[in-house]
Amino acid sequence: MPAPRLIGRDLACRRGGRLVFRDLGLELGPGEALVLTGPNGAGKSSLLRLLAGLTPPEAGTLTLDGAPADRELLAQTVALLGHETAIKSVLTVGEQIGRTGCGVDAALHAFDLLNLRDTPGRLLSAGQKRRAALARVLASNRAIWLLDEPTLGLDASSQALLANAIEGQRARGGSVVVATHAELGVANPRELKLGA
Ligand SMILES: Nc1ncnc2c1ncn2[C@@H]1O[C@H](COP(=O)(O)OP(=O)(O)OP(=O)(O)O)[C@@H](O)[C@H]1O
Repeated sequence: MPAPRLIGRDLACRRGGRLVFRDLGLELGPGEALVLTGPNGAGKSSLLRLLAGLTPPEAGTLTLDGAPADRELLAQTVALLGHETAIKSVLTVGEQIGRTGCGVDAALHAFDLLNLRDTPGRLLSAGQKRRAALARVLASNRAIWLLDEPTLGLDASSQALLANAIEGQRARGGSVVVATHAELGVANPRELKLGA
């Protein structure tokens, strides 16, 4: 699954009437990890939403292997984990992961969730919910992962599972963009500083 090369040029983003960033460029090829850093409000989440096709850029271009990255193409290519995990309270962990893709057992195993497969979302702790949301991203088999503060609520061993999953995605030729204030423990990430 080599990920298409994602290229953004001269991107600008407006939210709530305010220009959050402008003249932003980025490039992400197969197997690469890009870490978005910067202070609160710098626009990391806004950039992830833009890359997911949820917010159109105010200016600039976004392409995937040279093709315009419209909302539809992005929807087929990326998996987004937002601040909110969007774990449903009535569905079991297995059901919510199984809904989005294949490789459910592998995804449950990767985030140490096999023993929680039949547990409904409402009974999960915050960290367990985040692990379930990450397992859903893994099971989606999307070429590009967009992760917003994925380590929130994760203990040390779960953070190690996340690092492994990110490295697995890269080894398969996928790519990953992560907005974080934490150290991820992945090899040779590229860094894009916002608000600098
Ligand atoms: N739904 C929204 N409507 C209007 N403005 C918004 C909305 N969400 C965020 N903003 C504004 O966009 C700017 C960038 O916010 P964003 O969440 O992208 O920053 P961030 O770098 O991810 O911050 P943090 O580190 O706190 O998560 C902020 O000024 C924020 O107030």
